[in-house]
Amino acid sequence: MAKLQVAIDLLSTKEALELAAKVAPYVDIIELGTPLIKSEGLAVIKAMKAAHPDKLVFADFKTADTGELEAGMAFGAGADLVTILGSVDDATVIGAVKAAKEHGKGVVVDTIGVKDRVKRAQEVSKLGVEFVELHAGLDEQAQPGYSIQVLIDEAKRAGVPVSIAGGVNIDTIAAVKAAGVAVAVAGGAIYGAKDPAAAAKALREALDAA
Ligand SMILES: O=C(CO)[C@H](O)[C@H](O)COP(=O)(O)O
Repeated sequence: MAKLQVAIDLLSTKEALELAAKVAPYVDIIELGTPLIKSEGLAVIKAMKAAHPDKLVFADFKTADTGELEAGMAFGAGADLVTILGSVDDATVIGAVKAAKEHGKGVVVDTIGVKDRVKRAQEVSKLGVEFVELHAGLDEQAQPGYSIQVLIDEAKRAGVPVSIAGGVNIDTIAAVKAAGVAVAVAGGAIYGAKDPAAAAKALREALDAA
Protein backbone atom coordinates (compact mmCIF):
# COMPACT_ATOMS: atom_id res chain seq x y z
CA MET A 1 0.00 0.00 0.00
CA ALA A 2 1.47 3.37 -1.02
CA LYS A 3 2.04 5.88 1.75
CA LEU A 4 0.79 9.48 1.60
CA GLN A 5 3.26 12.23 2.51
CA VAL A 6 2.22 15.82 3.11
CA ALA A 7 4.95 18.31 2.19
CA ILE A 8 4.63 21.38 4.41
CA ASP A 9 6.14 24.29 2.53
CA LEU A 10 5.03 26.93 5.01
CA LEU A 11 7.41 29.16 6.93
CA SER A 12 6.52 29.01 10.61
CA THR A 13 6.30 26.25 13.20
CA LYS A 14 2.88 27.54 14.26
CA GLU A 15 1.42 27.25 10.74
CA ALA A 16 3.10 23.87 10.22
CA LEU A 17 1.68 22.45 13.46
CA GLU A 18 -1.79 23.82 12.66
CA LEU A 19 -1.74 22.21 9.22
CA ALA A 20 -0.38 18.91 10.54
CA ALA A 21 -3.11 18.76 13.19
CA LYS A 22 -5.73 19.02 10.43
CA VAL A 23 -4.26 16.46 8.03
CA ALA A 24 -2.52 13.94 10.30
CA PRO A 25 -5.44 11.47 10.29
CA TYR A 26 -5.00 11.00 6.54
CA VAL A 27 -1.23 10.96 6.04
CA ASP A 28 1.60 8.57 6.92
CA ILE A 29 4.53 10.96 6.59
CA ILE A 30 4.78 14.63 7.61
CA GLU A 31 7.43 16.43 5.59
CA LEU A 32 8.98 19.61 6.92
CA GLY A 33 9.94 21.50 3.76
CA THR A 34 13.40 22.96 3.20
CA PRO A 35 12.26 26.60 3.55
CA LEU A 36 10.45 25.75 6.81
CA ILE A 37 13.56 24.14 8.30
CA LYS A 38 15.73 27.06 7.11
CA SER A 39 13.27 29.44 8.72
CA GLU A 40 12.73 27.62 12.01
CA GLY A 41 15.77 25.39 12.45
CA LEU A 42 15.90 22.01 14.14
CA ALA A 43 13.28 23.12 16.67
CA VAL A 44 10.50 22.59 14.13
CA ILE A 45 11.49 18.92 13.80
CA LYS A 46 11.42 18.49 17.56
CA ALA A 47 8.02 20.22 17.84
CA MET A 48 6.46 18.17 15.02
CA LYS A 49 7.68 14.83 16.39
CA ALA A 50 6.41 15.76 19.86
CA ALA A 51 3.00 16.62 18.41
CA HIS A 52 2.84 13.53 16.14
CA PRO A 53 4.92 10.72 17.63
CA ASP A 54 2.93 8.14 15.63
CA LYS A 55 3.80 9.70 12.24
CA LEU A 56 7.03 9.52 10.27
CA VAL A 57 8.61 12.97 10.36
CA PHE A 58 10.53 13.76 7.19
CA ALA A 59 13.17 16.49 7.32
CA ASP A 60 13.72 17.84 3.80
CA PHE A 61 17.32 18.94 4.40
CA LYS A 62 18.42 18.42 0.76
CA THR A 63 21.91 17.86 2.15
CA ALA A 64 24.75 18.36 -0.33
CA ASP A 65 27.79 17.58 1.85
CA THR A 66 28.68 16.25 5.32
CA GLY A 67 25.97 13.61 5.03
CA GLU A 68 26.74 11.85 8.29
CA LEU A 69 26.84 15.10 10.27
CA GLU A 70 23.65 16.63 8.84
CA ALA A 71 21.64 13.39 8.89
CA GLY A 72 22.72 12.92 12.52
CA MET A 73 21.46 16.44 13.30
CA ALA A 74 18.06 15.66 11.78
CA PHE A 75 17.72 12.30 13.54
CA GLY A 76 18.91 13.79 16.83
CA ALA A 77 16.09 16.34 16.60
CA GLY A 78 13.49 13.62 16.05
CA ALA A 79 13.32 13.09 12.28
CA ASP A 80 12.59 9.61 11.00
CA LEU A 81 13.68 10.35 7.43
CA VAL A 82 16.09 12.90 5.98
CA THR A 83 16.83 13.88 2.38
CA ILE A 84 20.24 13.91 0.72
CA LEU A 85 20.63 15.33 -2.79
CA GLY A 86 21.07 12.71 -5.47
CA SER A 87 23.46 14.92 -7.46
CA VAL A 88 26.21 14.74 -4.83
CA ASP A 89 29.04 12.31 -4.21
CA ASP A 90 28.13 8.78 -3.11
CA ALA A 91 30.24 9.41 0.01
CA THR A 92 27.64 11.91 1.26
CA VAL A 93 24.86 9.37 0.86
CA ILE A 94 26.97 6.64 2.49
CA GLY A 95 27.71 8.92 5.46
CA ALA A 96 24.02 9.70 5.91
CA VAL A 97 23.11 6.00 5.74
CA LYS A 98 25.71 5.35 8.45
CA ALA A 99 24.01 7.93 10.70
CA ALA A 100 20.59 6.43 9.86
CA LYS A 101 21.74 2.96 10.93
CA GLU A 102 23.09 4.35 14.20
CA HIS A 103 19.75 6.01 14.95
CA GLY A 104 17.48 3.30 13.51
CA LYS A 105 16.14 5.81 10.94
CA GLY A 106 16.20 6.24 7.14
CA VAL A 107 17.65 8.24 4.26
CA VAL A 108 15.73 9.40 1.21
CA VAL A 109 17.64 10.57 -1.86
CA ASP A 110 16.09 13.57 -3.61
CA THR A 111 16.74 13.57 -7.37
CA ILE A 112 15.85 17.24 -7.86
CA GLY A 113 18.06 18.60 -10.67
CA VAL A 114 19.44 15.17 -11.60
CA LYS A 115 19.41 14.64 -15.38
CA ASP A 116 18.94 10.85 -15.39
CA ARG A 117 16.76 10.27 -12.33
CA VAL A 118 16.15 6.57 -13.01
CA LYS A 119 19.85 5.73 -13.35
CA ARG A 120 20.72 7.66 -10.19
CA ALA A 121 17.82 6.07 -8.30
CA GLN A 122 19.14 2.64 -9.19
CA GLU A 123 22.69 3.60 -8.16
CA VAL A 124 21.84 5.07 -4.75
CA SER A 125 19.40 2.29 -3.94
CA LYS A 126 22.44 0.03 -3.63
CA LEU A 127 23.80 2.30 -0.87
CA GLY A 128 21.07 1.41 1.64
CA VAL A 129 18.59 4.28 1.27
CA GLU A 130 14.91 3.82 2.17
CA PHE A 131 13.58 5.12 -1.13
CA VAL A 132 14.38 7.64 -3.82
CA GLU A 133 12.28 10.73 -4.49
CA LEU A 134 11.62 11.30 -8.19
CA HIS A 135 11.21 15.03 -7.83
CA ALA A 136 10.46 18.06 -9.96
CA GLY A 137 10.87 21.03 -7.64
CA LEU A 138 8.62 24.07 -7.49
CA ASP A 139 10.80 26.05 -9.93
CA GLU A 140 10.84 23.19 -12.44
CA GLN A 141 7.06 22.78 -12.10
CA ALA A 142 6.63 26.47 -12.94
CA GLN A 143 8.35 26.05 -16.32
CA PRO A 144 6.02 26.06 -19.35
CA GLY A 145 5.07 22.55 -20.47
CA TYR A 146 5.92 20.80 -17.20
CA SER A 147 3.99 17.57 -16.69
CA ILE A 148 4.14 15.10 -13.83
CA GLN A 149 3.81 12.38 -16.46
CA VAL A 150 7.58 12.37 -16.87
CA LEU A 151 7.96 11.32 -13.20
CA ILE A 152 5.20 8.74 -13.55
CA ASP A 153 6.97 7.16 -16.54
CA GLU A 154 10.26 7.15 -14.62
CA ALA A 155 8.65 5.46 -11.61
CA LYS A 156 7.43 2.66 -13.85
CA ARG A 157 10.98 2.07 -15.13
CA ALA A 158 12.87 2.53 -11.86
CA GLY A 159 12.58 -0.97 -10.44
CA VAL A 160 13.52 0.36 -6.98
CA PRO A 161 11.35 1.94 -4.24
CA VAL A 162 10.50 5.52 -5.21
CA SER A 163 8.28 8.41 -4.27
CA ILE A 164 6.92 11.04 -6.66
CA ALA A 165 6.92 14.73 -5.75
CA GLY A 166 6.04 17.55 -8.09
CA GLY A 167 2.41 18.08 -8.87
CA VAL A 168 0.66 15.24 -7.05
CA ASN A 169 -3.00 16.25 -6.70
CA ILE A 170 -6.46 14.76 -6.90
CA ASP A 171 -6.28 14.60 -10.70
CA THR A 172 -2.90 12.87 -10.85
CA ILE A 173 -2.80 10.63 -7.79
CA ALA A 174 -4.41 7.61 -9.47
CA ALA A 175 -1.71 7.56 -12.15
CA VAL A 176 0.97 8.08 -9.48
CA LYS A 177 -0.38 5.11 -7.57
CA ALA A 178 -0.63 2.98 -10.72
CA ALA A 179 3.08 3.64 -11.35
CA GLY A 180 3.78 1.56 -8.24
CA VAL A 181 5.27 4.23 -6.00
CA ALA A 182 6.11 3.57 -2.36
CA VAL A 183 5.09 7.12 -1.43
CA ALA A 184 3.01 9.87 -3.05
CA VAL A 185 4.05 13.37 -1.92
CA ALA A 186 1.53 16.19 -1.98
CA GLY A 187 2.42 19.72 -0.96
CA GLY A 188 0.43 22.52 -2.58
CA ALA A 189 -2.55 20.24 -3.19
CA ILE A 190 -2.96 20.04 0.60
CA TYR A 191 -1.50 23.18 2.20
CA GLY A 192 -2.87 25.36 -0.62
CA ALA A 193 -6.39 23.93 -0.40
CA LYS A 194 -9.26 25.87 1.16
CA ASP A 195 -9.94 22.82 3.32
CA PRO A 196 -6.63 20.97 3.81
CA ALA A 197 -8.23 18.15 5.81
CA ALA A 198 -10.75 17.46 3.05
CA ALA A 199 -7.98 17.59 0.43
CA ALA A 200 -5.81 15.14 2.38
CA LYS A 201 -8.79 12.84 2.96
CA ALA A 202 -9.62 12.80 -0.75
CA LEU A 203 -6.01 12.00 -1.65
CA ARG A 204 -5.92 9.22 0.96
CA GLU A 205 -9.13 7.71 -0.39
CA ALA A 206 -7.84 7.86 -3.96
CA LEU A 207 -4.61 6.18 -2.90
CA ASP A 208 -6.44 3.45 -1.00
CA ALA A 209 -9.02 2.83 -3.72
CA ALA A 210 -8.72 -0.57 -5.38
O1 LIG B 1 10.27 19.61 -1.92
C1 LIG B 1 9.61 20.45 -2.49
C2 LIG B 1 10.21 21.59 -3.20
O2 LIG B 1 11.60 21.47 -3.25
C3 LIG B 1 8.10 20.36 -2.48
O3 LIG B 1 7.69 20.09 -1.21
C4 LIG B 1 7.64 19.27 -3.43
O4 LIG B 1 8.10 19.59 -4.71
C5 LIG B 1 6.12 19.12 -3.40
O5 LIG B 1 5.57 19.79 -4.46
P1 LIG B 1 4.00 20.05 -4.69
O6 LIG B 1 3.65 21.30 -3.92
O7 LIG B 1 3.87 20.21 -6.16
O8 LIG B 1 3.26 18.85 -4.20
